[in-house]
Amino acid sequence: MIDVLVAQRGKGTLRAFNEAGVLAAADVHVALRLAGLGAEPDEDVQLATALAVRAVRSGSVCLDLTRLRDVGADENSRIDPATLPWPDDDAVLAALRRSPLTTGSPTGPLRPLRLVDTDSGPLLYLDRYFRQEQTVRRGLDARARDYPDVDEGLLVQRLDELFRDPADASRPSSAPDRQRVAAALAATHWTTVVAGGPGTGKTHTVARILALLTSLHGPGVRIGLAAPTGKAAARLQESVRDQAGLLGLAPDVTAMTLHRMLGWQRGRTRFRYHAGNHLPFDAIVVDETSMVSLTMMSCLLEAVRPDTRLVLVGDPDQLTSVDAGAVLADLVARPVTGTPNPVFVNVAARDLAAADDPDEAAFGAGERERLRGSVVRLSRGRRFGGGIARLAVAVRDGDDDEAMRILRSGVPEVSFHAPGDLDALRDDVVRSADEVTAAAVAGDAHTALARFETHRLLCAHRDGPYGVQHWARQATEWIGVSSGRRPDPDRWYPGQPLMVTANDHDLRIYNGDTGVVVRRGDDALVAAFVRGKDPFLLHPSHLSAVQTVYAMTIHRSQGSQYDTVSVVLPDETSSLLTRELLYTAITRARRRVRIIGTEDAVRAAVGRQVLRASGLRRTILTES
Ligand SMILES: Nc1ncnc2c1ncn2[C@@H]1O[C@H](COP(=O)(O)OP(=O)(O)OP(=O)(O)O)[C@@H](O)[C@H]1O
Repeated sequence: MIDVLVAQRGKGTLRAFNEAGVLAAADVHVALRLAGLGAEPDEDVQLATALAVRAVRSGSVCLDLTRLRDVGADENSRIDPATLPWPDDDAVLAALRRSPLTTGSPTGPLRPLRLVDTDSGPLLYLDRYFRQEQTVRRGLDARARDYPDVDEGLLVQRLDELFRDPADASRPSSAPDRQRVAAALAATHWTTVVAGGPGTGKTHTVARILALLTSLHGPGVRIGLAAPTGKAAARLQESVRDQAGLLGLAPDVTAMTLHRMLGWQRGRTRFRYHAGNHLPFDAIVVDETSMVSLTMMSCLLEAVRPDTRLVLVGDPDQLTSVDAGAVLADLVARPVTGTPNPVFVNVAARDLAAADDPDEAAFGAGERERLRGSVVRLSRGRRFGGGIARLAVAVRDGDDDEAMRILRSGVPEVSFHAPGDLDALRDDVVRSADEVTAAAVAGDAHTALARFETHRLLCAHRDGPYGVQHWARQATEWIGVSSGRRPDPDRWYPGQPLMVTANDHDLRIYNGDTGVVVRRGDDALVAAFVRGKDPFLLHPSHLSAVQTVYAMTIHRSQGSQYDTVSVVLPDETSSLLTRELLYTAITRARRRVRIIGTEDAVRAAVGRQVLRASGLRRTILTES
């Protein structure tokens, strides 16, 4: 309830911003505490400090001092922030330049803020985040200074074997093949970023990268596979194992959460692996990197040996991590530092020179520049029907007219419904619940879990008329009316859809995992979760943190896909309604996406991009 609190000690400008809901009480408290410790009476500095704390709270790594007033109204704002008593930008900057909080306190070593001049203006950091960003920046730059030794002949041969023409497996795929380029980059550079939307073959490519590295360095090559969440790690492991036989990879290849790979230790603040104790791998692949925060990325880069290949995979257009940073998007957009390995230039020459193919676009000038920084984007969607892919691209590119045109075009994969037009949604909710329940009652966990993936109802908010709670109640009511049964909310029942809300490392059940309650042969109820080929079963009472999930937030759905996705959009004033949110929701759908909301809400979402300030995309000129 931080939002409604007003800091008792705040005065003047801070108090006005706090009362307006722009600053939370916690922002004010931190700013006043730092000002007290650093003997800084200047109100402008105190306001900038509080805004820097707020910036981190809302996902930025720093405060962009050229856009102070862009803090924007959010759910907590009670008045239009533009009407607040904003100080003059130049005065704030001048005060920060001479402040003991940025230059060092005369009363001690305290220097909690960093003022950094960049090619696009000054940024204000809380010291901790500046240090983390520097770790990432310097780590990446150092890793780009040289490259691994690779046998070019063997590399060409293996690339040809691994990337085959889908229509005629007896020959290599035609150029340009971006997946082959991604694998060539990963073999020839210490750090590679493989970006791509859903279904563009990221996991397919990862499996081939692992096979390639195994050929180049022998079967003893030590590979670490990780993802930021347990669910994503389980999915990665499953996909790679599916292809292991075909590609000659070890059948027991395992993936783990990044926390686990880094050696999270109960009760300790530090990971087991760090700059003084490097991770014992020759190659590390991280999937779903868009969900990795700046803090985790800096821990990872510190812990990676300089001669370990690091491959970062993910979709930079998706929602970013809950914590501060949008590292993957920053890495894709950051200025290129290193020089490419000449072996790569030779090996990829055919793909780089190729013209557009009916299936694959040629590399443009901007992309060639990115390749120099070992960043490649996979672009050919291999899973969606055309309508979903075109809608996702229109949203990603900020083209609201095109998004509306597709939504209203009547293509079978996409439909658009006014807020009260709920018949089709109700039918899908009731049908999928009936199918899940029938399988669960019959004790068929496999089918129950499969049917549970056929439809998902997604919301932006948790609370309120557009929130998960409201829509879960609505879904329960529809199911109750249709089936004539009203489940007792305090008892487990067959067909009950579950979502885990906290990690349990011992049970290997993770926050965000979804499952279904199923009746076993002896009539006992078990909770079933997807784990590889066979469902993982356990008594529901072993689950310490679990919810019934007839609707879920779009944030929670990240990393999963469903046959049909229904998205309830909030009204256009909701600050949660952003391009990244809508893109993430649409791309959760494998076959069909249904958007429920107004045209204004769609246009507002497409028009509002999450702006997470960070210095990674900029060149630093000076830092105080
Ligand atoms: N080059 C290819 N030839 C044939 N099939 C492919 C190729 N690349 C990918 N696929 C197939 O396309 C589908 C999507 O690929 P994959 O799962 O690797 O995509 P992804 O980008 O990892 O998706 P997600 O974002 O869901 O993780 C899979 O069924 C995969 O087998």
